Amino acid sequence: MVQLLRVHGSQNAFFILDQTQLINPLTDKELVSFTKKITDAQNGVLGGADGVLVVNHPTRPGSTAQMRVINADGSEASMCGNGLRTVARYVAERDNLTDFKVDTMNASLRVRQHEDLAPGVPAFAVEISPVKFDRTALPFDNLGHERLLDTLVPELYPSLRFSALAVPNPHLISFVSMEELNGPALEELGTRLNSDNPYFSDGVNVNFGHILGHNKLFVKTFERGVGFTNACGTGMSATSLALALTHPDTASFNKPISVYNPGGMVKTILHRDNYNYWIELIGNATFTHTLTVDEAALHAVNLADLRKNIVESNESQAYQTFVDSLPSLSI
Ligand SMILES: N[C@@H](CCC[C@H](N)C(=O)O)C(=O)O
Repeated sequence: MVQLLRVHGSQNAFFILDQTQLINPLTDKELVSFTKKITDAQNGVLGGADGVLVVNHPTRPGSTAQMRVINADGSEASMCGNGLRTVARYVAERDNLTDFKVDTMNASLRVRQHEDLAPGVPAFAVEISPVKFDRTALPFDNLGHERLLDTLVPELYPSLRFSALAVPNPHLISFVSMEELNGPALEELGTRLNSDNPYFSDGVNVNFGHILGHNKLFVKTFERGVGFTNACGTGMSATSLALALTHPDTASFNKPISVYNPGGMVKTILHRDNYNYWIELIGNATFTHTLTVDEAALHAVNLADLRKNIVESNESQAYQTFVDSLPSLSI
């Protein structure tokens, strides 16, 4: 029998599939079909999820595991910050480690156990890097700019200023008023730039940031391959760095930034080493359910079998208590 976990980081929900425990790991084609079915909000398992995090043997020397990120629509992303925290906890508990590296598509990233966010809310700190700004790294095209940093881009949306960062998955960021945060622009932009469009050929995660105070902001994200999520870890990290670069009076390097989101709150810490930026993302790594299933049911994507043996943890309640303790932001 094989165990799958349902997990979340700031209520950005995933299933973790550890392929190292399988006799025959799922092929890429099987992973796509498995992910689309299990994450489906109507017909999937446990109300679906935003994606599947696949744990494999490490691919680079010095790392303990590899994480692959399959979005709900079956596309593969180069990184997932909220997901990496949960994979870090999974591998830490599996291998009895507290500080190690996980291979992602473009980089081997340091992860480490952090003190709990609250009673019963385990937390991990993960490295978000490399950070790039150039047009080809995202990529974007036909906008008449090589970089976007608080730039007016009427082709995207009149009146909003945009920054574009790859961390290394692509993020478009705009700092907006409360009205704009809750208005139609985020969904309109996210939908348009993740459909066939002349600007972002690979799609892009779109983040609206609302500045709440010094080192304090709210971020809402429309994710590529998913749609609206409760939170996006790489999005909150990229938005924190964009804040410090474009509104330097409101954010500091090397000090925790509180990033509130519809699913809770995380901390980011911005670092600059020579000319390279990297970000530390600190937040919950919550395991809500364990699913035990026969390996054949994974290959067949037999959802009925996946629903048969599910054990719920008490971590959802502990996380809710943590969320209830956060200041009310009237957003
Ligand atoms: N939720 C993630 C990001 C997942 C990948 C994203 N949808 C993409 O396609 O780049 C996070 O927490 O960073």
